[in-house]
Amino acid sequence: MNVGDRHFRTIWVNEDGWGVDIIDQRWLPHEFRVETLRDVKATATAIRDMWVRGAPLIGVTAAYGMALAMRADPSDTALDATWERLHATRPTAINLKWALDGMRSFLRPLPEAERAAAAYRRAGELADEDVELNRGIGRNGLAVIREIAGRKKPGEPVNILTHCNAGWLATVDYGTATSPIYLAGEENIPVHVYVDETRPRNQGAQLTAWEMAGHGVPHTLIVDNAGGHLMQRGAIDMVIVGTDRTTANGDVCNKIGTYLKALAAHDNGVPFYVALPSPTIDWTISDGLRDVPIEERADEEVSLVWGRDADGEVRQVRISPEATPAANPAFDVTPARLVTGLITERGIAAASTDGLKALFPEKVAAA
Ligand SMILES: CSC[C@H]1O[C@H](OP(=O)(O)O)[C@H](O)[C@@H]1O
Repeated sequence: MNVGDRHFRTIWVNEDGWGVDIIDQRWLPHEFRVETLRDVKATATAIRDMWVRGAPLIGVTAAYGMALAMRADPSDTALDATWERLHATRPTAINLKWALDGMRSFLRPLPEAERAAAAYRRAGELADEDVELNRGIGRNGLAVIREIAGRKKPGEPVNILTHCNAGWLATVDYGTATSPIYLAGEENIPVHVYVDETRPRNQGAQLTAWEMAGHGVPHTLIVDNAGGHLMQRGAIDMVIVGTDRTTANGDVCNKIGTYLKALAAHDNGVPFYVALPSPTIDWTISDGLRDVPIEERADEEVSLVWGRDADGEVRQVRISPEATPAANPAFDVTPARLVTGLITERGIAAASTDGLKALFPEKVAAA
């Protein structure tokens, strides 16, 4: 999307033709930094330490990591070692395994001499496909926003709450949860977005707010715990979030805190939508609470917080006693019963096995 007057994707091949450039999201919104990944080690670090993050972007980054690996050593041994090394970086987003499996299956039959060029080509195709999937999600989600707008007074905005960052920064471009919001702006449908700060890493405050500001979308930053209060007072017309892994029956794993938003939405009759491209669906499981691995991240992410000080320095500060331990589950699971609809590139599915089967019969048959 646009950064100032320039269009950016979140990941692209460097002008040298082989390095992989990424936006290092750790420094946003204070600094816009581009880093070049030149080997698998750097790619693993970028994913694990969340220089890049968001399920679809993690998958595409891993695909380019495979290309970097094949450029250095196109052997089967390197292919398998790269799969293992990148797969171990983060356990929850299924897009990581989906991309690694796809790249390895694609590359394995090829002669070693052809693997590097083919890997870069395939990674580029996955990046382009992600953009198209997100545009499709945008068109299908726009119908929901348009319908709500039709019930409001002229000029009154559709008030949308979103959690974490499922924006263009979480994908190659356009985002998932934000794609309908951006399209609504292009259609001059008035929207206003309540942005959950999303502790502990504040992807909402640092990334979604930056995206909204950058695209002139009216928005208000709120603490995570304010969402239920706003829903009780009729201030929220719909919730739309992303997901890192959705099960074949519609259970939704997403950033920690999503489940609480879904409970509040259900209690207040607020529609709760999940925007997702089909690579984020894990067709092999049907019990999110039991089967989705929840990433436990470092407790420092809870005890320390990043920000810019009065001197303009970006630094971390401690917010809790040194002696206080912290727990940091990075995701939770929202049961399908709390989900109004799954907004995919093919349409809006009920959060159920039948709902997903109706849109993706071939995926269910293959599982
Ligand atoms: C479009 S997927 C975005 C999804 O990924 C985020 O997790 P993280 O920032 O830890 O990679 C969050 O769960 C978002 O909803």
